Amino acid sequence: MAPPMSAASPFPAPPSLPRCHALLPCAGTGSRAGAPLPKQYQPVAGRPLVQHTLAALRGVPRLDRIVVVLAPDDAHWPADIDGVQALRRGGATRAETVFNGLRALREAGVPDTDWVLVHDAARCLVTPEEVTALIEACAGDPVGGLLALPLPDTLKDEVDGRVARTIERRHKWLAQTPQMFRLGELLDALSEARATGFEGITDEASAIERTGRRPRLVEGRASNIKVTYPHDFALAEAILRSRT
Ligand SMILES: Nc1ccn([C@@H]2O[C@H](COP(=O)(O)OP(=O)(O)OP(=O)(O)O)[C@@H](O)[C@H]2O)c(=O)n1
Ligand SMILES: C[C@](O)(CO)[C@H](O)COP(=O)(O)O
Repeated sequence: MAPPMSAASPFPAPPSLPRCHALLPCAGTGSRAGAPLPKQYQPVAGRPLVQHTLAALRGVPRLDRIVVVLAPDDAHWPADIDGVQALRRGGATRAETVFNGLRALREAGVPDTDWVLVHDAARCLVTPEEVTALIEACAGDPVGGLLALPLPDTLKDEVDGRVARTIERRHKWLAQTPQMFRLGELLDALSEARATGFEGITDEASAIERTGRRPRLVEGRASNIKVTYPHDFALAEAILRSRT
């Protein structure tokens, strides 16, 4: 049985250090993936995709708790997963799901100064080392930040299926997750964005950017893909099997 929200951590941080909590939006339908189940529950390398994501996060000693936010009518979540708390508070969009999860953390008494690492349930290839690198890079940062990848390819702007121009790729990064911000600052930023239906808020950093702050970019790995399209399952499967 998952511990209650107030349960003591098996890895308590020194009292002077803000703690780190993982929050996983897991309430999507996976419409682009074309799978019979929501993609986070589709079997990959022998178990539901989200179980790989959770296994990676459980390997991060600095994480105080792991919370998943499910759709209210989710019928696929296993009854209990050791050390994981499940909330049935998913929203209509990813941003709304994250907002609801953050509110639940605050209601459970998590201090606004604690760090929250928001991670897509669908990014099942993240590793404990990548998450730890993000925590180490951001724990002393005034804003927080995100894993991201410097753009490796030439970037084209398209009009009507043809190249309109080539875009300068220097200083362009692909945003990944986890994205790590203080609970209070992220909740405030998303509360503001909520007034306009979370328009344009495709990740946590975009909400923080709207408040005038500049999240730190922490270089991740190309393997930390978000399973999105049908062919991504085979890629995820091959990478996961290559690791065991
Ligand atoms: N209302 C939503 C939408 C998405 N997500 C979660 O956000 C992550 C990234 O979103 P995305 O890849 O877009 O997932 P889906 O919305 O499920 O996919 P699609 O857009 O293809 O339907 C996933 O872990 C997904 O479960 C969520 O918790 N709540
Ligand atoms: C948060 C994210 O994974 C960063 O790349 C991405 O923005 C999610 O996008 P989606 O359209 O909700 O899949």
